Amino acid sequence: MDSCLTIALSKGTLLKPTVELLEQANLPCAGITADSRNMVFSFTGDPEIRYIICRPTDVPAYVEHGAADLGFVGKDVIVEQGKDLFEMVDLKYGYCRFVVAVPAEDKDLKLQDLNYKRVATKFPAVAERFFRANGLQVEIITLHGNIELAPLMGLSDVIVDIVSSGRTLKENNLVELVSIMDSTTRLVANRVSYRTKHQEIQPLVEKIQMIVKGGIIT
Ligand SMILES: Nc1ncnc2c1ncn2[C@@H]1O[C@H](COP(=O)(O)OP(=O)(O)OP(=O)(O)O)[C@@H](O)[C@H]1O
Ligand SMILES: O=P(O)(O)OC[C@H]1O[C@H](OP(=O)(O)OP(=O)(O)O)[C@H](O)[C@@H]1O
Repeated sequence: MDSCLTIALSKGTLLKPTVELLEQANLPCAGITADSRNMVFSFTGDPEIRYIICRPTDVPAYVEHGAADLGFVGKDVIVEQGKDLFEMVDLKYGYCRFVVAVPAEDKDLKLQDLNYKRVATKFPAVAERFFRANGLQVEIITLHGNIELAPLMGLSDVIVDIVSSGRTLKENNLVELVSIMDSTTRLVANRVSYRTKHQEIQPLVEKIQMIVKGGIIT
């Protein structure tokens, strides 16, 4: 019986560069586009490849529980969730970074001035860890998007969010105070699949490593 590899892809920003990478690795992925409503794409072969299209924040759950053998997901999501995944390759694309940002009029504040402030974020674990590591006590307000709105409306004094071009901060009159960490997309594996499907997974990982090292993907 031929084996099957299930691969979880993040929809949204990361989908296109991920499909480009898979194409370069000669994996079948015809028809996987951002505007498709289809969530499962299967391709016969040895191994049979089945892709599932998930919200980026759901990829770790599919992989940790073995519903997918492999996943493509941002380091930002991995560090926030802390799930038990085998992180195999830094794919280098999907760059962004976690920052602490404040309204422009507060641009001269020092990190220590943020003690007891209210912090809005989609990444409560990252924010909590960062402030605790710096000896600061803050109130974390968890939101699910449009984080930049919180200080504009007086909901928070500070935000912790991901930034790539910096355009969203600028357009909302916010400035970066501190950069917490960088993030890029990672190829992750379910720990059991990595052992039981090693023969199928390892050549794929090696091909992807070669492509990334060759600088073909940016
Ligand atoms: N400027 C950016 N903004 C958001 N995500 C970015 C950015 N740059 C790179 N990324 C990567 O893309 C991932 C999220 O992509 P995107 O925001 O398109 O997802 P989404 O489909 O909107 O997800 P969701 O609906 O779950 O919020 C992040 O986890 C991160 O790894
Ligand atoms: O620095 P930039 O290139 O402007 O990108 C940063 C923006 O992108 C992300 O939001 P996203 O598009 O994921 O939407 P969200 O606010 O709903 O999470 C992030 O939360 C910022 O708002």
